[in-house]
Amino acid sequence: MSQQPIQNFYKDDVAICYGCGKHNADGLHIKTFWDGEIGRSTFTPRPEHTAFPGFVYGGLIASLIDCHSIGTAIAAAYDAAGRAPGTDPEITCVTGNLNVSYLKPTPMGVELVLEARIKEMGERKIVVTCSVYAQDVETVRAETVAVRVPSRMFKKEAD
Ligand SMILES: CCCCCCCCCCCCCC(=O)SCCNC(=O)CCNC(=O)[C@H](O)C(C)(C)COP(=O)(O)OP(=O)(O)OC[C@H]1O[C@@H](n2cnc3c(N)ncnc32)[C@H](O)[C@@H]1OP(=O)(O)O
Repeated sequence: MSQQPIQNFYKDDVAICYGCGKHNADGLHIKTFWDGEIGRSTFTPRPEHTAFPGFVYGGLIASLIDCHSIGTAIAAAYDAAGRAPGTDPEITCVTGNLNVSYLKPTPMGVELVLEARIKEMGERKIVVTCSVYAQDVETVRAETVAVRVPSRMFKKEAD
């Protein structure tokens, strides 16, 4: 298991994502730990993340899956290239597609565990599956298409 989340290696000037950017003070700070096979993340929803009494808002869960799956894709792509995360040339991905199945209501008040796996590793397209568990019960399952993009895509026109 990696000691540091992949998000720690995102360059400072792009690490402002609402879901996973370490420099977004109001963000969720999602962290992905990759062990070479599975990307793992945990998150405990706060009261403002409620959908209806006692259950987690599905949009929040989709956000967790989104950034965790992109983080897993990036970590796995560094692995596949035989390089340490954060080394140049930088590997960056965006979400092309996110497909979420809510299998059961997800309870508030417990830590959620996310496990993501690589289903397909292509030159540009990386398909990631992800399950969300609450107290060992799988409540949500998703598939994400991560698309590799040049890191300049993250720079503003004026930069
Ligand atoms: C250290 C690392 C630092 C990193 C910093 C990271 C910060 C992270 C921030 C975290 C961010 C968190 C996450 C966020 O919030 S990311 C923000 C939300 N996402 C976006 O805004 C993305 C907007 N879309 C685009 O920019 C383009 O449409 C993309 C780049 C996605 C594709 O562009 P383009 O159309 O030019 O690509 P292509 O035609 O060459 O196709 C390439 C391959 O991809 C496949 N495909 C394409 N689209 C889709 C689709 N919709 N479904 C399924 N598959 C799709 C396609 O079949 C082909 O596959 P194959 O034929 O090769 O098999």
